Amino acid sequence: MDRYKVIREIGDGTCGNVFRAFNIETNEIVAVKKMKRKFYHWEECISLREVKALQKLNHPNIVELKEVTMENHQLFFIFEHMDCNLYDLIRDRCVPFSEEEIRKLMLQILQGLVYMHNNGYFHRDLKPENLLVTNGVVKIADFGLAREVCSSPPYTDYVSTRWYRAPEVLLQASAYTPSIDMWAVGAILAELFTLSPLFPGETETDQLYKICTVLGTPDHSVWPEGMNLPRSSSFQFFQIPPRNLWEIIPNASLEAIDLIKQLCSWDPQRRPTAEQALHHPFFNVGKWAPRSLHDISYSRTNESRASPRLELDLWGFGTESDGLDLTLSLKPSSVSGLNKHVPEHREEENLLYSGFANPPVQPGLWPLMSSSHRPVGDVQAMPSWEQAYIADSQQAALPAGGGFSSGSPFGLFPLQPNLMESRSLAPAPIRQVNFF
Ligand SMILES: Nc1ncnc2c1ncn2[C@@H]1O[C@H](COP(=O)(O)OP(=O)(O)OP(=O)(O)O)[C@@H](O)[C@H]1O
Repeated sequence: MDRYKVIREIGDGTCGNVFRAFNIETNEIVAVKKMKRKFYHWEECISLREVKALQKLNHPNIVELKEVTMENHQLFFIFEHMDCNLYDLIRDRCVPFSEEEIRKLMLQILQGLVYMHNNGYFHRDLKPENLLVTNGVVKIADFGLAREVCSSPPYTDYVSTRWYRAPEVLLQASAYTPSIDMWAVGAILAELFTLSPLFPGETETDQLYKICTVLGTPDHSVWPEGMNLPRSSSFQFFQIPPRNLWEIIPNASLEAIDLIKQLCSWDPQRRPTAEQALHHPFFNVGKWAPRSLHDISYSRTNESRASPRLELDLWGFGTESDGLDLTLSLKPSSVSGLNKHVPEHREEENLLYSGFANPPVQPGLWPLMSSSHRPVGDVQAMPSWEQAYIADSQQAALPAGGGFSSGSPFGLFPLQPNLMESRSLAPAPIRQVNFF
């Protein structure tokens, strides 16, 4: 360790103290994590999860472990140095991040996760403190709790910081999957918009209560397996209806709200994978380009695609050309009130189809509201993304299951059961009952 000159302490975690240090041989600034516990054998060190995971993972969005050394029973990890973490950024922020800034951050987090999950690891402790940032580049750090996907349950050891802990972990599932990371990503995404945690539970019980106050109390229809988890029967839950996420995250677009909703699904099986999340329309806002019916038809017949392309599914109004060779185009975040006044919008924002001149009234195209067009008064209920885009009369042309490949997290589940139906902002009634 003589090669390193400590500049100052930059982090004090559960497992180690982290220092900013200078490598006098290479003139490089590094981060040195000095583990708090003592080690007596080298085998102990190299079998640590953090070491095992990081020596296999090499990705631009995963912090680089440069070296591991032991001296006087002290173990040191030498990492590439990062300027700050996402928690620092959120804390120091006076004005909210723009959605474009959030999109860039999320894109990188998800890319790191795709790589990690595809390489057989899940993180299990994702939180803003463990997402390091330098000049807008985000890297996932702290693999102290990382687990191999193929390792055998039961997983009974401590997992994740409470606020970002998935409900199946809180309810003591003995086996869980990389979807616990996706829950955390959803909570972090919401926090980037509001600059405060979405589920700030003070105890484990309070954590579940806080989740219920946002998502509503789950039942068999929402999460069948959840009803049988060990802790479910002993918990007293409040029967709480779901809240409208728009009320909680007023500065988020509809796309962002939908992604948060999907990621923070009670049922882990309904959460998108990191790869699927990257295909969510949230990441296409501002990158929209028209597609021809031919493109859409082609992609629909390509059954072998690995992950669902929501973009195509949403815009796929049918597999047949209408004979007019029109291009279907929709810029989701910019469309509002299309069922009433289509011509008011710029051409690129309009949805073109053979009934364009006389948009259908009922059944017809449901309005998709942008964040600047909150639902008021006369808008119709919009139960899902799928229905937001697809007129009833056109749904018949879609494959069974509403036109989405089975297993797709998008379109199969309601966007917000009460998103447009609930027009009153009055607090929901709360009543204590035995739940599960
Ligand atoms: N490579 C790095 N560059 C800059 N800062 C870092 C780096 N690694 C860690 N830190 C800082 O140190 C803090 C603690 O690091 P880390 O999470 O690895 O420790 P830990 O003991 O495992 O923490 P935890 O309590 O989360 O388990 C981080 O939140 C971050 O602020």
